[in-house]
Amino acid sequence: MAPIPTQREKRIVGTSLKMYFDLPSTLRYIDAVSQLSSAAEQANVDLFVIPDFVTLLSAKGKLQNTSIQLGAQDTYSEDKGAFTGEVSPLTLKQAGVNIVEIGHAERRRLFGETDQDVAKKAAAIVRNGMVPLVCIGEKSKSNIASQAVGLAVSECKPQITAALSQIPDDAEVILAYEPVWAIGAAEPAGADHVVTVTQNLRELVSGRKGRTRILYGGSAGPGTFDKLKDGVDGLFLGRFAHDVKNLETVIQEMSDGS
Ligand SMILES: O=C(CO)COP(=O)(O)O
Repeated sequence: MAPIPTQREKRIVGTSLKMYFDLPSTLRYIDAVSQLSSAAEQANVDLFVIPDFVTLLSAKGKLQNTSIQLGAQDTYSEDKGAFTGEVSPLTLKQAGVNIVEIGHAERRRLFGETDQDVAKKAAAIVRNGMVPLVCIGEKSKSNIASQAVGLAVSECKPQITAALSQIPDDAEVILAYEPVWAIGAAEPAGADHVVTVTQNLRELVSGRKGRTRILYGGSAGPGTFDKLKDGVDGLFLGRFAHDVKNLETVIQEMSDGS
């Protein structure tokens, strides 16, 4: 008997600006992204954008009448208190943020963010009614092709388990699989690798009650999604979304019809 096809999740694409743009450029970028709202709706794709903290409030204003979701690049794990320099998840929620990115490879490498920090932040995000976007990925590319998938999955597994351990089973989560070696590269990781790893990761979370979408990130851009669609629900873009036309192309490539 033919297997019953499982209904797939609504696709989702977004971009983090990291710290690439200054204030005026970020505001111009958000204006341009706001014009893509109806394209995303027509394609039946969720669209999100993650600027820096300083621009969140202005960005919210610009996205007000659109279906585009606003994200933050990080959060602290406590809502209030003597935590100089940190940004509260409660304040993010009040500013109109829907999605909060945590555990990005750059935060882990440059700022020492650990799986335990990520877990506490995930709990804080859910507690404040937002969706954690948990970045996971293996640090280095294995030279032995036959071992690459196994090593990637075993490195990602504790990252996922830690983040999920502190949130209710029915909480929505987005996982962004970003092999660290593919971030800032010329090209994304190979499709076979990404599809096999993400299929394995999906099995790991298949028992969850909460919606759990899996994205790929790492030098993704136009042309990437089609190769990965058997493994992922969408893409998390970096540099190759700086030209908004590329983001528009990716949305079209992810359209339900394609
Ligand atoms: O880190 C990324 C998204 O979070 C990917 O960045 P790049 O696409 O610029 O490699």
